[in-house]
Amino acid sequence: MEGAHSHYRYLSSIIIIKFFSLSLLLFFTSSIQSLESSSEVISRFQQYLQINTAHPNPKYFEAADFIISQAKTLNLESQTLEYVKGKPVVLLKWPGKNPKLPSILLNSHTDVVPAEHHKWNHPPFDAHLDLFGNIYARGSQDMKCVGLQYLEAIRRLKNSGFEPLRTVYLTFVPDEEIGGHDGAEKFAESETFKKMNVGIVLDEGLASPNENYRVFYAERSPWWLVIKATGVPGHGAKLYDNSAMENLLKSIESVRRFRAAQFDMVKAGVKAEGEVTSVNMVFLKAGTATPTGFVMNLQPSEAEAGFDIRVPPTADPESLEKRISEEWAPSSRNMTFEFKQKASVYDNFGKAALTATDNSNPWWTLLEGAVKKANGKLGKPEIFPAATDARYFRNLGLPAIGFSPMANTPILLHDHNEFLNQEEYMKGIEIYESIIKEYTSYVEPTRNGASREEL
Ligand SMILES: CSCC[C@H](NC=O)C(=O)O
Ligand SMILES: [Zn+2]
Ligand SMILES: [Zn+2]
Repeated sequence: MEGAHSHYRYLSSIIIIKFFSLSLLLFFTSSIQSLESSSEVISRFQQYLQINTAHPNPKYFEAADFIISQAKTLNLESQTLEYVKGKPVVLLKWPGKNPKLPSILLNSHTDVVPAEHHKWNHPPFDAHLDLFGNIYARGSQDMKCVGLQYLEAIRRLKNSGFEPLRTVYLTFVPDEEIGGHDGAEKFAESETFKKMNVGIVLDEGLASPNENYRVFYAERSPWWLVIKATGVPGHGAKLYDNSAMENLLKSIESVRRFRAAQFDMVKAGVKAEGEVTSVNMVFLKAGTATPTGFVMNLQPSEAEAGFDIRVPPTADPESLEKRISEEWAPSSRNMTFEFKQKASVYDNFGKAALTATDNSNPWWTLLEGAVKKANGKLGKPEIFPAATDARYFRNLGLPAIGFSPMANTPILLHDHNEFLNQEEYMKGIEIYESIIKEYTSYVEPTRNGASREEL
């Protein structure tokens, strides 16, 4: 009896040990597997970052080939649209079960701004991963992260067997950083775009230094202004009125007063960055140059200055135009002006291009819910301070939301040492997985409470 009992104990302890070692093995293999897959995800991101798509000679076709090769592994339909030679727009499609419903467009740009290589701690196209998990590269925040996160989210959804009701389109567009005229603008005007029956567009946002993701419902319009003064030339020692320099300086003083008043409202916390008109002088061109330097005793007959102005959709553009022609470049002071870029504050229907952020816009409510479900937090919706391609879609009257899921990250777009942490990148994929799921499953309710799908 005793022997049988101990034999039983011996057997059961073997079974328990076996069970534990098996589960331990399973635990390790599964965590190794997830480690492996996350390192594959990161290595795909690094590959995209390593393609030098900086202006003025972006390697657009290398980027397009990479995106298309990724799309193939996901069984997505792909086509390359070339509205302007050498500037491919890659369009991918994940067909929904109900192709009649308005589709979802996930947009990202493939180009990046140039980098001053010698001022970076790691070369800007190496995509170096450091010990803290930070990935250093031009485009890591703006916005190659978002483009690939869309694809990785789709990969996860497909692997889980998810089938979308609505169709998802992805666009990888060129030239955003130089205005988007040969990229998103042409695409938004195209027949192809019209046929896609897009209901909502997602585009880029900004990193957030705190735990709340930033989200944007509108953007300021870029006005790039050059003012030019002419005046009486003369000896450098003579005090007289109406020199070009004096005429220009009076304008610069006036611009500075306006700038300070706008900036004060931001500093006082009365207005957010995107709610005021910003003006920054970006160049000054004057003087009589010779191969040995500027002539010092000659007051020049011409002087000019350039300003980057950003006008919020809520501002009155007519009053700003009046200010420019009457105060900043008055012909009475021998001044002229021209715009190098002047995006309208209004959409194609003459209204301010704003995407609603209340329950009148189901896409807003769905985004809020989806981010929450994925354990993310959203900050208060803002006006994007600079320009993005989202404006071309908002101008058509479509809702467009600017969102790049990067929390706890310093804002480094266009800066030296731009980086994104790999964990933030992975978290962003989960956020998009949740958004794409909610968006593609959305069925518009009808008045009697039934869904349109059921009717
Ligand atoms: C005139 S469009 C310029 C677009 C550019 N976009 C991102 O930085 C910007 O300066 O805002
Ligand atoms: Zn960008
Ligand atoms: Zn940019």
